[in-house]
Amino acid sequence: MDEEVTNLPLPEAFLDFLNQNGLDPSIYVASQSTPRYIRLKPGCEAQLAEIEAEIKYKLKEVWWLPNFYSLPPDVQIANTKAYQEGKIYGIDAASGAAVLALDVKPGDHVLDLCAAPGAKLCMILDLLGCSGSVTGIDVARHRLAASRTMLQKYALGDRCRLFVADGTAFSLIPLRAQANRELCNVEAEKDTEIYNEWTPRRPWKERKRIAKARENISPNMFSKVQEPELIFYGHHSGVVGSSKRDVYQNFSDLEILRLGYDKVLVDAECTHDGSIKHIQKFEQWGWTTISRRVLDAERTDDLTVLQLKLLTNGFQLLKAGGCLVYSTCSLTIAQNEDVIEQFLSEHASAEVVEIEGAKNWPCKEARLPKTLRFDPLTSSTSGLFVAKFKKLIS
Ligand SMILES: C[S@@+](CC[C@H](N)C(=O)[O-])C[C@H]1O[C@@H](n2cnc3c(N)ncnc32)[C@H](O)[C@@H]1O
Repeated sequence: MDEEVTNLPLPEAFLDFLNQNGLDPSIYVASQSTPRYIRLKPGCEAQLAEIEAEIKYKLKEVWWLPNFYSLPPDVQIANTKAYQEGKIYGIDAASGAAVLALDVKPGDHVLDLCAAPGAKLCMILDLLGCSGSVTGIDVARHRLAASRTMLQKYALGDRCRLFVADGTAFSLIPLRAQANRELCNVEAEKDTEIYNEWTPRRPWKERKRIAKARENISPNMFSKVQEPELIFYGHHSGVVGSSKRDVYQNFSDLEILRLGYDKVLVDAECTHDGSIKHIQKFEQWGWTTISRRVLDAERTDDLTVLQLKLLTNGFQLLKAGGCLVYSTCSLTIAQNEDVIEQFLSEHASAEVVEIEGAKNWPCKEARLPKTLRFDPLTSSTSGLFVAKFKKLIS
């Protein structure tokens, strides 16, 4: 290690991890000064000056990412009116790029397989317009509940449904027709098997069923959730007016090719080594826990198995001709290129495709052609790997 590297304020365990994974620690040199980013909700452009006056800082437009602005890492936004009213939300620019890579179009049915805490979910919903739907999945109930709060705060939940579920086994496809029809619910209200408007207060029968299902969930994130638990749905998500049988219906592989999701995001669980802000949190939690909870080789092996399973299942739920974006905030080859190579060797109908617009992004091509790597040094963003796949029509 050269002198510059040893002077980095990074814990020894993290430097060892980078070394073992062939990552150059110098990409983290600028991480302390990496700006933070906000996304301005479309339609709130006129309030930019007001927001700037509140935070006492002139926001810098991110030239390569619409509606994104950067600000110094120490400027606080949580107390601003704009934040509290849901006009701005914090999301890293590289995460914004991963969502843009999905190329969400009005009318798309989108699956976000690892959705919590929900920054990318919010942006997907923002881009969707007033047709189509978004299904958000996460295995961690408390994290997905936080996403639900976020959707409500930003008034973005109308076309969204959220399931606590294991993304490696989730098998429900979008409620295509239902999400696009105008609802007439008079008859439906009489029938207890039909979903009425979502309310946080669940009927007794349903609460009992949920509690029973929860008994089967172990706190281990790799475990299988028995039945996806619907914890939120918006008025136009397709759920209101549908029966439980409609929502939980399973389809054959052939039917999924026709009726599956148009777009899938697999923002997989990882070691978070690209997110130096996450790594630095261990300064408070204690550096000793970082080795066990993040950097342990055995855990990394488990994660790569999980990542491959998530990617495989996300791809399975895609309709023919649909696209999937795989991203991780790890920069290791094991959690990105190796997972992708393994996946491609098992799926002849998957093709890695060019990400439109990415030529203007401040990232580098990763080891596999057409895949991208944002690193803090060259991109001034948090670290992120992004790859896009198309499901070929067989
Ligand atoms: C990198 S975070 C996702 C961040 C999120 N996309 C966002 O933009 O806010 C990974 C998420 O995957 C979830 N996760 C881990 N194992 C999972 C599984 N088997 N199925 C679904 N989600 C899982 C974690 O609970 C975590 O919330």
